[in-house]
Amino acid sequence: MGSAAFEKSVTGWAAQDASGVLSPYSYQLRETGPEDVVIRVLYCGICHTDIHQTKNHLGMSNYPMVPGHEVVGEVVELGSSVSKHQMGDKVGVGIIVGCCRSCGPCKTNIEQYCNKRIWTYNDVYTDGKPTQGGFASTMIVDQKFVVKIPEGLAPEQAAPLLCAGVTVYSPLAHFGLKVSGLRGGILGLGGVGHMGVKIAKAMGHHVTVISSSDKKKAEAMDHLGADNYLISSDEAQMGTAADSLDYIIDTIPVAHPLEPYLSLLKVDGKLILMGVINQPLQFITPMLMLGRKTITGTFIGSMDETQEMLEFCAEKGLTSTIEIVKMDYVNKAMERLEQNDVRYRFVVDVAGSNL
Ligand SMILES: NC(=O)C1=CN([C@@H]2O[C@H](COP(=O)(O)OP(=O)(O)OC[C@H]3O[C@@H](n4cnc5c(N)ncnc54)[C@H](OP(=O)(O)O)[C@@H]3O)[C@@H](O)[C@H]2O)C=CC1
Ligand SMILES: O=C/C=C/c1ccc(O)c(O)c1
Ligand SMILES: [Zn+2]
Ligand SMILES: [Zn+2]
Repeated sequence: MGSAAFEKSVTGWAAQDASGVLSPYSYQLRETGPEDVVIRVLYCGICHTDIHQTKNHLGMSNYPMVPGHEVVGEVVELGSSVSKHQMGDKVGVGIIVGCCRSCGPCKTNIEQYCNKRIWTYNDVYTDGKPTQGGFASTMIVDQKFVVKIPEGLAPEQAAPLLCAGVTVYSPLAHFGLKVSGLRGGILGLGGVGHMGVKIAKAMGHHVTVISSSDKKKAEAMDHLGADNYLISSDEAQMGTAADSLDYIIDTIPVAHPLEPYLSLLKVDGKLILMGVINQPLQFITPMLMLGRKTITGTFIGSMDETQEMLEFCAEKGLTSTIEIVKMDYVNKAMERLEQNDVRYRFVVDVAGSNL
């Protein structure tokens, strides 16, 4: 299968080593299979995971690596068996593009928990070729892993929803936390965190941002709609808020103590870890036992949840707060993201970047 004559040559921006510096890189996409959708990439968000991966924070990176997993594009070609999408549709792709389809998670439509999941980039596809992400002119993706962008959501606005949005929507839905009136905490106000505030507010929650500084306070309260703002190093503020939260979505991307945050939870409260941290985190067991509290973690959301979240955002009029950049700014953008200097997500205008 797969004649080179049908392969498509594309240009993306790839990291060549753990410096994480991206530069133009040409490669071949597979021949369009019956289930495949060919997507002209319009916009792609920059997630902190792209830094973890390009800089080999997890020790599992392969190069050249074209990152990008908050992809919005336009369908420009359809495989012969594709029924889910049509030419010209605005569509989205997140961080997985394959799964085994036969294990327990796959059969129950939580394919993100399939042990044979195929990552959008830094992985190998079923044809043996490396997968490459959305910082590229074109992607070819199996229709199962392509969602429809609803009418009314602008493509650049939708891009961060494909990872940041569903990453907060999924645990709230799964753990029965979509009900209004809950008191939620968002720890770390970055790309994932800012969508956490917006989505939790749209669900009718009272939302407390817990941040490392006061720099984002005015924006969090006035622009994002948070109800309360705590500075994590301020012991008096943290003490006042003890035992007040039903859940905390923890998006901090580096090792950090858990006990100050466990203290903020009510009885039965949940600390939901999102950050990708390859070091052990510590807590003493009475911090959980004496309040029947839970520490858990989730990974993005299913394809069904991703589509549901997009519909939810369209219905509620939710947008992401973004800074749009061209591809020739991507290295600066990733540097600024790592320095916590973005409000709140960079989105690369891929189609407008003359790759
Ligand atoms: N579980 C999953 O499925 C997913 C996991 N992730 C992971 O979630 C994490 C967050 O991603 P993302 O939102 O894109 O990242 P961002 O860099 O956009 O946001 C992280 C936020 O954490 C806070 N922070 C950053 N550095 C520190 C530090 N040294 N100490 C304390 N707080 C810090 C900052 O908020 P503030 O200024 O308010 O303190 C910052 O804005 C990453 O590890 C990413 O890989 C991302 C998507 C999906
Ligand atoms: O940005 C989305 C990816 C999240 C992620 C979660 C866990 C893990 O080990 C990763 O490599 C990425
Ligand atoms: Zn991500
Ligand atoms: Zn599976």
